[in-house]
Amino acid sequence: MSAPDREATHANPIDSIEQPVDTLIFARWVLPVTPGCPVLDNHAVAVTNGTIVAVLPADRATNIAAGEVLQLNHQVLMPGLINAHGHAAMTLFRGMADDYPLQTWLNEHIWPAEGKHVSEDFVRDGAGLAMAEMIRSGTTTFSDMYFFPEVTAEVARQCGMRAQLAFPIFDFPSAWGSGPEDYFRKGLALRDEHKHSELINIAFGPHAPYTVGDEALSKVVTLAAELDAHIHIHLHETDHEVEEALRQTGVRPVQRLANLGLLGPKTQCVHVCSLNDEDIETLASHNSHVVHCPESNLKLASGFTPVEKLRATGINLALGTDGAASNNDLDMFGEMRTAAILAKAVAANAAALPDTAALEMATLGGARALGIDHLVGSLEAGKQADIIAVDLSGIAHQPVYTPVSQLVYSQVSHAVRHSWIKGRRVLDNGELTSLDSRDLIERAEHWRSAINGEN
Ligand SMILES: CSC[C@H]1O[C@@H](n2cnc3c(O)ncnc32)[C@H](O)[C@@H]1O
Ligand SMILES: [Zn+2]
Repeated sequence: MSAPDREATHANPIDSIEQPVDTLIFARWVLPVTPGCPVLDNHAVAVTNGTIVAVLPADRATNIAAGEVLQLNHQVLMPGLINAHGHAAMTLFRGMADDYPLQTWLNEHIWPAEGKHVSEDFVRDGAGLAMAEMIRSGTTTFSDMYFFPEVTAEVARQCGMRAQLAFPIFDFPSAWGSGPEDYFRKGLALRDEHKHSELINIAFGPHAPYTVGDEALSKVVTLAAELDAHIHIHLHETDHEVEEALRQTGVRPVQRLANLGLLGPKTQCVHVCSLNDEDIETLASHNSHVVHCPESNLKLASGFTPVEKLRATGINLALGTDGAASNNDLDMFGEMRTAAILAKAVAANAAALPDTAALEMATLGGARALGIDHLVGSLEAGKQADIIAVDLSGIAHQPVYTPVSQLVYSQVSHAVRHSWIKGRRVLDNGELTSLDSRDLIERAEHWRSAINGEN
């Protein structure tokens, strides 16, 4: 963003709000993540019934009657972050199998461990731990693909997080089901159960082109079109994946998915590290979304998503952490930083992914990918109140030329103080309000010792 773009502007000025609002938050800066990425100095956000009713200069908000007023003098208010790809319950495998490449990590470590340990209880405890970590570090919405999604949905409902849960589909059995037919039956029942849910959306989660055959993928295409549902898939994660597909079928996975009709504006393609120009053109022409997971890709030595080239096509980019077993954290501020600095190195261009663009990927880009940008992803009157407050008064954040730079480049996840999801406070001055950290930590230790064969 150029210097003039960073100057304060005034979003939707409102002269008076007649009705009392539920919550009125004054902040040193408001970052609405609207076009041009303005930084609003000394502004306020008014919230009623879980909805933002105004974003306005502080001096015009002082007469508004409110049930609760917060003065956040050194803080920046911004949209809650959207973690567009992960496997929440895999927190319980964090640090269990480090320093392996993807295929070894999955085939020799993770899949055997999942076969032995994944159960409803495992998913309940691991997903709870993940949600605690995500809320504390500023995430308000997450997209998940894991076994027992009905359990993850229940934990998300209890703690008030917004989520897209992509129910898993493989050609082979798992702890959650006996095969594709069983996965579709359970996943569709779950979708039905949540069809009126305000915060939870159920999507199709075919794991990857190398684990799901054409028959099940075609069924995903048919059902997703009928239900107007989203599709979430790992795709072109490594060169090996593409080379193997070429060796076995002569077709690149992106092209195979296009041929099957699986690529479209409701398809979220996760990773896409190994792409040629034709693949990029195919993704762009189908208006599919890319979910970039730079830290997992770096740690598993999977490859480098060509972010600059993808941006040049106008394709929508979202950001995800992937699971804690391959990242090893669920910190979306850290992910923004890695995405921004990695894109520069990959493209040999320091402007390949500027701070404002990384911020947009982690907010509005994620909302677009999940099809919820009419609800969240920016702070605007009429959108739901998914808001976080980050304290920039710490020594490592001085001086603040622009809060966007601090948020993206200076590691602020520990400085997230408050978080609201649809107006409900889920983080209050750094304390979780809907999850019990101590209990989650004890449960994680129980699982570590069970997985290590100690009890
Ligand atoms: C269908 S449940 C999710 C399934 O995916 C596995 N997984 C985790 N991370 C990755 C990754 O980076 N690429 C491919 N598969 C991954 C996870 O262990 C579950 O088995
Ligand atoms: Zn993944």
